[in-house]
Amino acid sequence: MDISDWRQKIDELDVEIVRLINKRAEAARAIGELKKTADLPVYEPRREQEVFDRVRKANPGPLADAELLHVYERIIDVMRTLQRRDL
Ligand SMILES: O=C(O)C(=O)C[C@]1(C(=O)O)C=C[C@@H](O)C=C1
Repeated sequence: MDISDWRQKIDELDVEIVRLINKRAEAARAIGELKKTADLPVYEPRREQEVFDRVRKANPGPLADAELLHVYERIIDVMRTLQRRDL
């Protein structure tokens, strides 16, 4: 494969990633609404640690665990912002 083939692959993967990240956001928003009803805090550090542990276990590489966790920290940060925005 040449560069343009790999770029096309990336373009296709990005469409999938965008779809999945938005599905994750829908779930986070639903949780946010339930938390609001139950008067629970948006930030749940123990749950976030579980997510990070599960992500680390699922990591097939080539990303290092620390690199993947960096991405996930950003994702969860955005999810928290979404939950607070919708409150
Ligand atoms: O599981 C929750 O309680 C969520 O709100 C979802 C989520 C996540 O995006 O994974 C977001 C914020 C919390 O701090 C923990 C986890």
